Amino acid sequence: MTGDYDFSDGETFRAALDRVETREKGNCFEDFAEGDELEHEPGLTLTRHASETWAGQTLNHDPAYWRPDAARERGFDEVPAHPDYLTAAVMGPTVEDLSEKGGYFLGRTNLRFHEHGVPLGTTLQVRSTVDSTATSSSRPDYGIVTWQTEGVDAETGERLLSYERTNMIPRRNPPATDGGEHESLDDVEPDGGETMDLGLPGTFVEPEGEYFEDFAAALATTEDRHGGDAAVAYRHERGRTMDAVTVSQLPLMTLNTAKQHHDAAVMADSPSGDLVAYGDVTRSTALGHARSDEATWREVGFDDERFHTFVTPGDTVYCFTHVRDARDDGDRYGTVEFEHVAFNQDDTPVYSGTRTAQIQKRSTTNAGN
Ligand SMILES: C/C(=C\C(=O)O)C(=O)SCCNC(=O)CCNC(=O)[C@H](O)C(C)(C)COP(=O)(O)OP(=O)(O)OC[C@H]1O[C@@H](n2cnc3c(N)ncnc32)[C@H](O)[C@@H]1OP(=O)(O)O
Repeated sequence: MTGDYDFSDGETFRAALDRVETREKGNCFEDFAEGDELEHEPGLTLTRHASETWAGQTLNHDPAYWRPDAARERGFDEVPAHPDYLTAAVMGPTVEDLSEKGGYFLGRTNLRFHEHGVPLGTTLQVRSTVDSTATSSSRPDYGIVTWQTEGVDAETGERLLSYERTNMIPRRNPPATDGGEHESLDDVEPDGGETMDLGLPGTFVEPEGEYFEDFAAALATTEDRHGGDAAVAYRHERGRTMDAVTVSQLPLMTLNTAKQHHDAAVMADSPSGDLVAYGDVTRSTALGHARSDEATWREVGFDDERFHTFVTPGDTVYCFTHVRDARDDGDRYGTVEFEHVAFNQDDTPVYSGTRTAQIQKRSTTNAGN
């Protein structure tokens, strides 16, 4: 006879819950082998609502991503998806296969936009190849996996975005502990950040404006007036406190099912003790602050992105920018290489990465006339 149970009785229910298996989601470290290819089935269709919500909530208030006239002025035929939303939309559908099991997004590099201005309404196909797997020497309960991921236009097959990403992934069968320093992420306090004042230059210079010429002039000053003992670096004023929208809604809108961002009960029993902001939200928020102080033309790519410590709800994300190079290589724009550091209200770095972007020239914009 079946069905003669009262699961609505609390005691009966908890006893049953103790004995049933959990139908698990996601893959463990052992499920990945170098060379494996994965097609991330759900794909995703870029929507105006999600793009505008992402850009609005991360303070990426660039009208080229919602106003047709501003988009045309930027050289786009129609309003495109915001590049940070596109990045997250190529990452979100991978999460169920690659990182839903837990562990942390350690970093990403070689992120390139192959097409500028991907139209809203485009359906993405997303696939990944396992690049490498390694056990973690500091945390035997975890492995470290690196994947190459690309998002293509499902209709045309055109490659839109690609990157290399590294996560810490739980092992199904961790070896018996060797008494090493860390047994699991659960035993580890988040890193409190690093001292950043060693070997600093004598002078910090900031650009006088937001155009390419301002960045190039500031870099020239470091040589001309300061004999090389200077750097172009500054902080941006704006901050954004992480709330339910940024922590949970934005990742879920891109199909990112990592429990870190929406399962508060599981996360209460983890090193962060709380939900953790999705790395792409933290980084996009910092970039929004940086872009508010520059006349961005287009994004080219990102390298050496690292997520140093957790961002939890209530934390505020700020941004610091170091300008490394400026090349005069376009009529309407020049290419600038930035290093951005996102930091929290305690001045602790939470993200760092280099970014290559085209910045408009004052001489070719109405604003400069
Ligand atoms: C889930 C998700 C998205 C998704 O679904 O995907 C997210 O958005 S989640 C939010 C964003 N994320 C975070 O919130 C993480 C914040 N961060 C930390 O909380 C700390 O960073 C740490 C606790 C994880 C580690 O702390 P830490 O122990 O001080 O760090 P490290 O010692 O530097 O690294 C340990 C080992 O990872 C190796 N390692 C590091 N970086 C790289 C890299 N780039 N490539 C290859 N290997 C790397 C390192 O080589 C060492 O290897 P070994 O274990 O073998 O020594």
